[in-house]
Amino acid sequence: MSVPTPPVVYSFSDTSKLSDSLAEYILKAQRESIDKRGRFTVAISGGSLPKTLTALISKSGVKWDKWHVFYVDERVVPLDHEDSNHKLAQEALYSKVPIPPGNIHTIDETLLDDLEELSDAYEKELIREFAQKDSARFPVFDLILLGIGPDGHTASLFPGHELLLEHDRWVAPIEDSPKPPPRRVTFTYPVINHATRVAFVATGEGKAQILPNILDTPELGLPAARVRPVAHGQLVWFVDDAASAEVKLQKSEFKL
Ligand SMILES: O=C(O)[C@H](O)[C@@H](O)[C@H](O)[C@H](O)COP(=O)(O)O
Repeated sequence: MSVPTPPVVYSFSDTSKLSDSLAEYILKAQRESIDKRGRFTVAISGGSLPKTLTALISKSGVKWDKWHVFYVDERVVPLDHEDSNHKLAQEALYSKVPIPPGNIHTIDETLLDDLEELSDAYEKELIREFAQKDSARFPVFDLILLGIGPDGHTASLFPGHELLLEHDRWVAPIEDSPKPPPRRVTFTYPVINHATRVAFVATGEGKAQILPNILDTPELGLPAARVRPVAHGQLVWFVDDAASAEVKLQKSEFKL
């Protein structure tokens, strides 16, 4: 089995520098995607990630009308609930930029009582957006933005959970998430690993212990370490010095 090439790790002394560089990286991805396909498809995680996107608000050159945003994972709660990743992103970003509401692809909150049905409906949303466009076996996102938990989870793919092995569905339900709330839907690895670009964002000393287990010893097989974009997919990490203090893997100077 070929050893995957190690990811590029950009480390920053503080989160404002990280956020600004992440915005530049996203802008570059946007330009290339729109040049090639006339749109920019991106999937975002919840947690602290939406806040790291706020540097985009003041950037010129963001073509918000060409963005199509999905959620890598979402909590199965009303879209205005404090646990909703959509609410988080709405408050941190969408409410401050001219992204067309129809380009933000949320879960169907009329299906909150039926987790399987809601998960299937979100997968059908992906099929609508991608299948006819890419006619590929899997959707090819231009960019997927991921976080990591202190246990090495990413999206809602948790250590030891059978969802790690899910390869048929693009979106899957989980009703026993170790990270509350328990009911969620999540992209599966085939979707994440078929993205053209995947960028992890990890900040704060709370990630200092887990990060070496993902970047220096990926063979441990933690969920975040199983993100390996296929074909020409690019994998980069945006970390701050606090999160990467114990990481041995060489860190790179950010450059586009
Ligand atoms: O919905 C979620 O909970 C997220 O998608 C989850 O995967 C998150 O990215 C990690 O738990 C890191 O969260 P923090 O960045 O807040 O530490």
